Amino acid sequence: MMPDSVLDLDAVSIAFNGNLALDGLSLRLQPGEVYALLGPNGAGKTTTLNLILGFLSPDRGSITIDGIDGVANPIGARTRIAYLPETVMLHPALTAIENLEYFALLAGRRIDAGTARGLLADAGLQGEAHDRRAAGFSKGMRQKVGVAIALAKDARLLLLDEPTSGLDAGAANDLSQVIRAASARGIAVLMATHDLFRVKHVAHRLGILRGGVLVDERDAATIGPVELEQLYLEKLAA
Ligand SMILES: Nc1ncnc2c1ncn2[C@@H]1O[C@H](COP(=O)(O)OP(=O)(O)OP(=O)(O)O)[C@@H](O)[C@H]1O
Repeated sequence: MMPDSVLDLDAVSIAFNGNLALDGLSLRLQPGEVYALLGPNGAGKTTTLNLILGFLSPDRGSITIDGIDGVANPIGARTRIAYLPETVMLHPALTAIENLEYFALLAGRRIDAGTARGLLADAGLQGEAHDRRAAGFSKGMRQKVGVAIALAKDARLLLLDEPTSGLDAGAANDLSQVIRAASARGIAVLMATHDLFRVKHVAHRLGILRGGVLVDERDAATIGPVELEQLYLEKLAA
């Protein structure tokens, strides 16, 4: 493993009932790197996230998170990870500030209200929403609180599952800004998604997973619109 990589999957394989869901997946993310893991249904994206989170154990290969062996020490490794599921669950009766204080505390960090406000602002949540109950929050607002929680727990790796599904254009743009902010703070970001065209603007690298194999990997900055369309038609469209 390179000494400074935040995530290092090396030749990871896992089978369910004799069927390989991942076949020799290797993936390495540096601090601040934003990686979009793309693939059609059943490609193995969620399985990859569950392996990184330590909810599954690989049959072969190694998983290292910020220098910690994720297979031998999943709980230790998880302290370095923040996970944003498709729907970020917040306590509906608590305000944004209170949710942040609460979830930070669960992660072992006690933060005061001033720090909480600063983190919510860094995550892009408007000041007027800080003291509102989370019950009425949109998906985009929930994600911002989720990112603030990641910043509060000083996560080195942010995992996002289908982050753009169900977001309108404005909220998707907000999410891109939030991801850039996390990246600028040195947090590595791994997103599992179908949404090639939206994530292209925010990711540094694009990886295409099919049938548990990483079949293509591109540098997002160098890929033009025609190539992008081709990639979609050849590798992602069913
Ligand atoms: N717990 C499990 N038991 C049995 N098979 C599983 C399990 N989890 C995943 N699989 C299988 O592993 C393969 C990869 O599934 P996975 O959910 O990782 O794909 P995905 O890329 O996340 O798909 P989607 O975009 O639909 O979420 C599929 O064939 C799936 O049926």
